[in-house]
Amino acid sequence: MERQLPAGRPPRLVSSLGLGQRCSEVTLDQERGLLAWRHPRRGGVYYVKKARNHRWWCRDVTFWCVDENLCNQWTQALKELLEMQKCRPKRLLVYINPYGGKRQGKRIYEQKVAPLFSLASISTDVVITEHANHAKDNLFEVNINKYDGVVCVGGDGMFSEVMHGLIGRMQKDSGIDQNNPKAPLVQCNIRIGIIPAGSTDCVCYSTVGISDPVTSALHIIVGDSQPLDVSSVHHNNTFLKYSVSLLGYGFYGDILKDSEKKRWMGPMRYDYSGFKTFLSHHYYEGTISFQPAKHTLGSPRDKDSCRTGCYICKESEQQLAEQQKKCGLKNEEDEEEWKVIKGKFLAINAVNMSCACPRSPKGLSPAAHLADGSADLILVRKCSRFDFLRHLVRNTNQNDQFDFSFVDVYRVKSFQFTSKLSEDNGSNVADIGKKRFGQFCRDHPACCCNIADSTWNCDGETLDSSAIEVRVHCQLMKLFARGIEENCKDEAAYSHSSIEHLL
Ligand SMILES: Nc1ncnc2c1ncn2[C@@H]1O[C@H](COP(=O)(O)OP(=O)(O)OP(=O)(O)O)[C@@H](O)[C@H]1O
Ligand SMILES: CCCCCCCCCCCCC/C=C/[C@@H](O)[C@H](CO)NC(=O)CCCCC
Ligand SMILES: [Ca+2]
Repeated sequence: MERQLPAGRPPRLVSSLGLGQRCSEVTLDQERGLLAWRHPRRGGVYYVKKARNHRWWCRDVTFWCVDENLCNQWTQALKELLEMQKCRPKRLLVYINPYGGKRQGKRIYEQKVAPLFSLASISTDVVITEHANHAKDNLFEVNINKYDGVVCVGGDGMFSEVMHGLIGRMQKDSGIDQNNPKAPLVQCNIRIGIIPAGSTDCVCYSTVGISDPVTSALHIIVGDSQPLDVSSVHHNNTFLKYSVSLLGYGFYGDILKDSEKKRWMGPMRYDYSGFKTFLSHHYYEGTISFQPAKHTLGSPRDKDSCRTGCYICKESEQQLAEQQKKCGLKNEEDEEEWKVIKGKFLAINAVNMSCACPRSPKGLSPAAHLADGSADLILVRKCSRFDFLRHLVRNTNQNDQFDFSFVDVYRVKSFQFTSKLSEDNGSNVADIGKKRFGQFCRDHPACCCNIADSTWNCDGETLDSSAIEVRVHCQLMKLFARGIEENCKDEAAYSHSSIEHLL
């Protein structure tokens, strides 16, 4: 695309919007931009073009000008403008999992992402991981202050590794004991960027609205920032893991456990194991206790979902700031009520975010918030296969997945779970097994119940204990993202306001 530069001096750089007014074709956003002039009298800018479904493209526009001096002034003006954008990263540490998803991580980074980082003058140190936990361990050793952010190329598992490395490092440097479930964790201010190259890419999809490497790279370049809630998971005063997306027991735990043996199938393993697990129709007995999240304004049954600039998350941010000011005062949450539910469950899902992904475009809990300091606890009680299927299908379409008598959903700030089996522990497990197996088989000829515990699926990784204690930490970390933007419904608006952000 070619355009003529507007005549006259470029405006002073006090307001980038002034520049936009003079050149009606380009609206410069105060926060954004990169520039590459290619000829003394021809200059070009790269910019973000927003397309449908939250996809961003990188496009360029070339300007020409008869006066070389004027062209230089514009060049200088734009360069200075870009220098002023302090939220943009200049130096990034990149971890690539070459084996995630369809094993395309390295190619995706080299072909789609690295050229954009280079256009935006971002320098990178790239580590191609050689084994699981490579990125996590490395983050405890590197000089992290050198970087403005960490990028992971891979799926939710790879993101989880990087998150554990960064949060763990932060706590270690601040002398916080992660094994103490009540320890006030230190916020991690170094942002993480996710270039999706995994099997589910739920964290990327739920925070950007699409799983697309170019879109994510552009969100990193323009320096977006999205705070994120993180849950800590403990067993007997021992730290197990952090979770940002799904903590699932029963259905999603069983899918994960089965699918780990089928990693060679790639992303298809979840369809195979999903179908198998659905047919097995196992339910699990246990007790779940939780503290309702009274501090947040929303409810899991809200019709509106968390969007860019969400006021519910902003409110939680303010509350957090006030709480941090009062630090040292006694934590009131221990005195708040606990609700206890005993039952037989097909699935127990605790989600810190909607968990939207290509398989479930609105997610397991469409109204969950990214940064409100709460998780949605979804309890799917024992029901028929047909009813469970109806519930599952609603996770993939527009209908309400909570509108069933056997599904309950609560917004919580902490919860605990113990399975019937671990409650019974202390007496001989083999005896319990025999006793319960006999009882189950008489009760249920189809034998859908399971004498063994299920496994917790924690953001795509299995946990070793079924008895866990979970606490949501409001906005513990930040991503290079901005949450999901409201979709522009007006067709014309797509073409008009398209030149929005300069690279
Ligand atoms: N070089 C490596 N070799 C083997 N495993 C690795 C390597 N690098 C990272 N990993 C591990 O691979 C696991 C899975 O990776 P990743 O999340 O990228 O892909 P995925 O499981 O296919 O996608 P998703 O998590 O979205 O379902 C991660 O938990 C990570 O610890
Ligand atoms: C009868 C067929 C069953 C149909 C089920 C349809 C509903 C799909 C909902 C998908 C929800 C994904 C939640 C995200 C979980 C991630 O933290 C985790 C790591 O990537 N992925 C999985 O555990 C992978 C989970 C994959 C589940 C299929
Ligand atoms: Ca939340």
